[in-house]
Amino acid sequence: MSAEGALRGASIALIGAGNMGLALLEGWAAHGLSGPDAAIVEPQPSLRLQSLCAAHGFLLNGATAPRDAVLLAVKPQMLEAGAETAASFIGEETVVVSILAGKRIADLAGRLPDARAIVRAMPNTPAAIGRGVTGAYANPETGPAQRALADALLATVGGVEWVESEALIDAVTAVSGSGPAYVFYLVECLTAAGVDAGLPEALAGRLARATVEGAGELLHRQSETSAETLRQRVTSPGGTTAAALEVLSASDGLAALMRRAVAAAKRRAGELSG
Ligand SMILES: NC(=O)C1=CN([C@@H]2O[C@H](COP(=O)(O)OP(=O)(O)OC[C@H]3O[C@@H](n4cnc5c(N)ncnc54)[C@H](O)[C@@H]3O)[C@@H](O)[C@H]2O)C=CC1
Ligand SMILES: O=C(O)[C@@H]1CCC=N1
Repeated sequence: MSAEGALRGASIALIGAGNMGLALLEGWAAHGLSGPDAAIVEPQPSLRLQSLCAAHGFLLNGATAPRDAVLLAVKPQMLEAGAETAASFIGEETVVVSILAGKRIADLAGRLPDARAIVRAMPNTPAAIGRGVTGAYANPETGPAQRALADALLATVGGVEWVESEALIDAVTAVSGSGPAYVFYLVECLTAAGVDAGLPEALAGRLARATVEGAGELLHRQSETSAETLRQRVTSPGGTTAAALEVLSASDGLAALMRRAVAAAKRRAGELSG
């Protein structure tokens, strides 16, 4: 079923409409959710949120009644308060979808005694342009229709990868949840290296950014071609790229660094649980 089909007639509450909550709400609006079917609770509504709610007739900071789905998008440190806010929207048939980094199903269930079906999901910020990817796990209490609704909500902003073990979600968080930051940092580092190599800073910044944009688009449009093959096509034997890759692939190079970075993010997700 299309996202529009699954969302039609569904009632949703969104708890927390900051960066991620708003990106999701924009996805729902673009896929046909409208009117009081969406209730949003956000103590500090941005102008963008207010105008989106006005344009689509969403209820902002007004409603309380059980909903088909409740999406929790407060900071992990705000789970206690967010759960209190969410409670009035949760009935027996509600599926609760949490995108809180690190917070486990057991942490959520402990704060939401009425919740049965709980989905733990991890989207990423390209969701803001409909190009996100989300990893999701549903607890055994989640029925097929509830899972389909959760899938439809998440699919409005990009791809959804369901996993059958909750333990994988911390790793998903470390790879794709945090991953956009690694790519943006790559642009920053490439810019700084370009300056060291003699380029004016603004030019180095434009070159680095355009390179990552173009390489990302190439990955997207040539999805049947592996990243490894795309890399090999840039790399002439004995050429400049080979010289750089020799440094990047050294035993203390990018692969080792990325492993440590992802392990640190995964470890931090574990620390946020509770
Ligand atoms: N920013 C990111 O790249 C990603 C974030 N996440 C997760 O999404 C969640 C939200 O992150 P952001 O959107 O970046 O944070 P944010 O700070 O932009 O948004 C959180 C919102 O919750 C609101 N809020 C606080 N207490 C509330 C309450 N009791 N009831 C309702 N709303 C309340 C805040 O006013 C704020 O607007 C976090 O748990 C984070 O782990 C997940 C994937 C990616
Ligand atoms: O940094 C964080 O904790 C959140 C979760 C994934 C991306 N941002």
